[in-house]
Amino acid sequence: MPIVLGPNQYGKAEVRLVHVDRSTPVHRISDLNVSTALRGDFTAAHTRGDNSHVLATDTQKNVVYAFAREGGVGEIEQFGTRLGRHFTAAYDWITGARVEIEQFGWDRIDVAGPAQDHSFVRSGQSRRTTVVTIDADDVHVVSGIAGLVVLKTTGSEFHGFPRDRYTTLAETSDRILATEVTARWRYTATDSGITGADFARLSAEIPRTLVETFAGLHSLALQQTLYHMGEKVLATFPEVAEIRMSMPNKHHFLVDLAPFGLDNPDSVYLAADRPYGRIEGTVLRDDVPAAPIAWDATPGFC
Ligand SMILES: O=c1[nH]c(=O)c2[nH]c(=O)[nH]c2[nH]1
Repeated sequence: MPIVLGPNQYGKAEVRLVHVDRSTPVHRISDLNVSTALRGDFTAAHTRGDNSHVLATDTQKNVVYAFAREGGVGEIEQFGTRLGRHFTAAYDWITGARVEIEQFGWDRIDVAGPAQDHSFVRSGQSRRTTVVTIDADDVHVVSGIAGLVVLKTTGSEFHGFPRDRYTTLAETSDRILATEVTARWRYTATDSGITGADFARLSAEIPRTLVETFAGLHSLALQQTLYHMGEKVLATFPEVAEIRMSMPNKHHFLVDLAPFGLDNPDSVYLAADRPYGRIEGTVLRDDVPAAPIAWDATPGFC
């Protein structure tokens, strides 16, 4: 029968892990959502129900918790690499692993006394992410940010687009521009060079660069804003090989107040939640080899 098993992977999705480092009176927490997936020779399990190669997803979940206990968590890129390397070293038929981690941030509560050492408030809406892909001896790290909501009240235009019989949108030379940035960037030298301290620094500096570019660029389209945000990241951080972004255009429509005898000089808006434009793109160095496997099973980007 000319039917065969194609690409496949399996693992435990969304293992919620909170690790508390109590090694000093100033406690530190890591709040993670970890998803593991294994790749390799699992044909017999799919075709015959032979589970002799199947490292149970329950076991994968236990490894996540045990590794947090044994080595701590540290930077999510390093934790993901430790987990992925463990799985691929465990059995010779496991040749690849994908470990996806999202991290929820907590800020210390700024209160007098010792309570600040162990009291936290969830920080913002955005989440730090990473996807570590192990493929035999290769390690790829794609880190990112999700839920980064930004808005500017001026400095955004949109005009010059083709008009046909279906076009109703008015041209504008001043509008609100708002989006929720999901960005993922692939690090170049993943196994060599980039330290935990680098990952920590870059995880803060790259989002800062993204939002500063959003703010600073006088935008003629969200597409232009996306490209320049990516270009600035690549120009600033040699550690980054490519960056992919997905940015919904969170439309703000002026409300017609004429029925109430009121004008509306760009002051009262309806924040629509759908439909929304969705602008997606990749900005990359044309002298760095592509690594399509680093993006396998990471949806939402073109
Ligand atoms: O920045 C924009 N890009 C578009 O492609 C688009 N299309 C649209 O209706 N409004 C906008 N705005």
